[in-house]
Amino acid sequence: MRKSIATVSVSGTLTEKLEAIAAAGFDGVEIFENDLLVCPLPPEEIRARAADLGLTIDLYQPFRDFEAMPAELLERNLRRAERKFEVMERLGADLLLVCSNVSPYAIGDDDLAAEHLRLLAERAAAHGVRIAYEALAWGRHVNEYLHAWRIVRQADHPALGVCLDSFHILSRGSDPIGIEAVPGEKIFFLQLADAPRLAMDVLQWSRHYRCFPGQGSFDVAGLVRHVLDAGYDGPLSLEVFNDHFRQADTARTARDGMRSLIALEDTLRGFAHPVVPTGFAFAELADAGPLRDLLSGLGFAPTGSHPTKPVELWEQGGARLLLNATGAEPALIAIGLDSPDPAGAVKRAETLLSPVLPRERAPQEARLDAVAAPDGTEIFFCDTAWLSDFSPERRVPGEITGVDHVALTQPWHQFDEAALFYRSVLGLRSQGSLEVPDPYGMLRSKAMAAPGGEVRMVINIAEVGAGDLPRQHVALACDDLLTVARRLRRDHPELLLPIPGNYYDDLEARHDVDPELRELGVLYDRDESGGEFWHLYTVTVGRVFVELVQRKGGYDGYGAANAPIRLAVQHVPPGAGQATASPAGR
Ligand SMILES: O=C(O)c1ccc(O)c(O)c1
Ligand SMILES: [Mg+2]
Repeated sequence: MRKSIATVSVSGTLTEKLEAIAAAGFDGVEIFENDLLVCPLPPEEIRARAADLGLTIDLYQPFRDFEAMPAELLERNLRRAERKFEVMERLGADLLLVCSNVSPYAIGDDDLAAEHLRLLAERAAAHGVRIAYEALAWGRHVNEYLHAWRIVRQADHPALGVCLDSFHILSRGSDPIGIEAVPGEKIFFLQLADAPRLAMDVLQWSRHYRCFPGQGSFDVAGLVRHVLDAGYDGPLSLEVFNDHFRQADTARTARDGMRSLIALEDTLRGFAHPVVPTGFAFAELADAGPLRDLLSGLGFAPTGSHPTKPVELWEQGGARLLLNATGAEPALIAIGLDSPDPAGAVKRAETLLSPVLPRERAPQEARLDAVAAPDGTEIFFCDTAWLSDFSPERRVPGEITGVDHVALTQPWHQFDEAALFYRSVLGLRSQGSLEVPDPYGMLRSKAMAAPGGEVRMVINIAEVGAGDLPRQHVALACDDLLTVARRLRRDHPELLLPIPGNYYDDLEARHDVDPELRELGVLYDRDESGGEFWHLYTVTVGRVFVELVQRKGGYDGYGAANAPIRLAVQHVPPGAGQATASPAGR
């Protein structure tokens, strides 16, 4: 299907927007009036730019507060419309969006609304323009799509149809099944937006929190299915009002919008995600030295090294970490995911506009392809061949069974992009998001997991208190966390993040927990069905720290209740120098 996007959905000047939209592969645009008003170029020039870029102008919008007005305002509104038709002729646009009236002067009379819209359609037709009438969710008298359709049907003019907007329909909880009652040729336009569920005024929700399909919680694909079943064959057009998108990189947002439409089309075709990763093969850490102390302290040891790259394999029990000596600062730089079909996973990623990263490979080395996650972390799709490059010679016994999850920090304006990436490219499902208080701000966090929890990722927003560095962490799973904690407390107490006694006073008041947790600095959480979670944190080295976790009884979370404690302990005040702790005495 043809793909369009409203210029309001991305940041920049109108010409920057058009360039980025074309570069992302869209076929057309909706020109949002404000973008035109602030543009120094005359409409003819904009028309030519769009044409040069291969973009059609599919819609001009919005035209407000028109229908069902008192007679004296009607005349003025018709004159206003004439001026807009002239602009549209110069722009080469032939479809005008009229949104339902929000004016206090509007009259709640469908006959009058139909009569006025018919008049408008007649005038429009004389200019070769058609009118798409949209019910805003907060329209004064018309705020339901079926109400807009009844008025359009009554007006009965070939140049008048409806514009359906997934946000207005789904935000009100209207059933989209009714769309099938609207003849496809009377659906003049379809606008798509998703949104997170928020309990707030619908206008504020719409103007600030819309996002691309797949980034929020609406069933946008389900709605589109009804529109297609009704016989609509116009473009799928993204229309997103979002404060973050308005500030983010134009090209990136446009590309992200395209990714969301490609994923949406896959869903429409009933194309389930074919290659969901089945586990973590490894986590790769850049390290100039200090991470080795941390890992040795945790019981890891080197078991092999790469034949051509400065990368060592470190193992313990079932966990594999790679230490890459090229990094200046300890950081998490790559994740290897076990994939049932690495080539298929790569192909899928490329379809979703995540190209394979260039990588040097000696002839005898295993083929291993990676794509970049939105924060730059490399995601490798692995079968077992990668391990032979390291020719590990021994096993390192230990309690750690593998990587439980990886937590990455996104720049704040790439949070939605990351959610869509992990969902569409990796097939992970959202487990919900939350806000966690930090002593100097709020951290937004979203957990995503493969259906059986084999791969878990936590994405956080980078914006925390001044002086702090965005942190990443690798959480390692073990079957007997207390044993590991006892050994660490005895042999390497300097590696453990100290937890305030007040936390344990509260924990013991809430739960019957082993008093030893307090001695060991182990945190605890419990879910409603009795699932239990024990975890502890190491100090931060560079940008990374390690978490050790033990799950029991189907616990599916991440100890969110304890996150504020960790953040407070980790926080290094502004001006305290390097915003990291390092193992004592090193
Ligand atoms: O928020 C608005 O006013 C507005 C304008 C035009 C639209 O198509 C829309 O969905 C919302
Ligand atoms: Mg709309």
